[in-house]
Amino acid sequence: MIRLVDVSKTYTLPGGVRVEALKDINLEIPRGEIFGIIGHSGAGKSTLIRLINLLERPTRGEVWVDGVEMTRLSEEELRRRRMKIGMIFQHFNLLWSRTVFGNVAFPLEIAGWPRAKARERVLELLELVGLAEHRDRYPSQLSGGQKQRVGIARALANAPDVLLSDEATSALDPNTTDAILELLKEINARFGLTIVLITHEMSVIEKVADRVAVLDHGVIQEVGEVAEVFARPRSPVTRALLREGIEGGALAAIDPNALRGPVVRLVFVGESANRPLLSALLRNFDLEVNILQGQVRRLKRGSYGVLYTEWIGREEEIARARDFLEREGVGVEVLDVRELQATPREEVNRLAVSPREPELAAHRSGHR
Ligand SMILES: Nc1ncnc2c1ncn2[C@@H]1O[C@H](COP(=O)(O)OP(=O)(O)OP(=O)(O)O)[C@@H](O)[C@H]1O
Repeated sequence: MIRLVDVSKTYTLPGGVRVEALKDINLEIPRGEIFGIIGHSGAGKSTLIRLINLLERPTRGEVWVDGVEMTRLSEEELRRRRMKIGMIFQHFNLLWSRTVFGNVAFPLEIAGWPRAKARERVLELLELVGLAEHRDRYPSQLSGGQKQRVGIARALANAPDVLLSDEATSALDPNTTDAILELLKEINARFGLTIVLITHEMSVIEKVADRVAVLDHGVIQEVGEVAEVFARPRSPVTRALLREGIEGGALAAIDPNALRGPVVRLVFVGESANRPLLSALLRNFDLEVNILQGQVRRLKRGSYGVLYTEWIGREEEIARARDFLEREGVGVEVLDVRELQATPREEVNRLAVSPREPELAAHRSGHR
């Protein structure tokens, strides 16, 4: 459905400074999937999502949507194609002088729908997003969640095949975020719409995504099924994002000074969650295993259990036990205790700030 082939994007700032926002991106997103792209600030997420509808043009590479190479389209063809790619934004981008009805009608007016048919379609969309009774209100009279519902209705007006979500819940409180994510899941299931969303929050990925790509410094660090990436994160940045996000609370509760052995993160998904593997571990290996923290988390597809344990024993025995659990399908990661001491916020800042950031920030202030 969506295919990026060797895509790179370099911005050139006034004065000739070049910023490589994306490097050799290869990505395939099948029809009907909810695909999440996560990364820290400056990773290249916005650039990547805006390449899909060509709001940004790639410096190199190909962007395919539904069998069409987007960069080869004429302006007129591109305008028509874009109608089939809806987009929602962090700050909603509504027209403040138009009512809810007027905002949702806007793309239909541009597409030249006859008035009566457009009216019918708008009412149907307002019903879908739960705003039928607010049709005559202005955006300033709505809550954040309601504004985003208007954004979603507007994005769906021309019955797109793809919905792009640019941090659509980042400005919302947790309950409203959940309601909007539920709505996105419902739309995906009902219309088979492909949804690509960018976020810096693992909790968003956890709740809605089928698959996820982790982006860092313009490079895809890993991509896979959400459960698989959470169980066996391969890149340091994925581990950092999990620690700062959904697993942060459990980790913060562990006192590193009270530890006698390494902390081992165990993740049970699918089959491995149903077998008594911990008792097998204790029976077969000369180890003392303390459970430090644990939680079961629901994903869009299924759930996963994560246990933080402390292992006390000889190094070879720890290595053998680790092999055993991995063979049984458990995600095993031996944590660096120093990592537990790093406060999430410091970590975010360390990873996000690049040496040229002040210069770029000044330049970027007008780019969106
Ligand atoms: N229009 C632009 N001109 C110059 N540089 C840009 C422009 N847009 C983005 N960049 C730079 O490209 C890199 C990637 O930015 P991008 O906005 O895609 O990242 P992001 O992951 O979406 O970050 P954030 O979450 O902060 O929005 C950054 O270094 C950024 O400063």
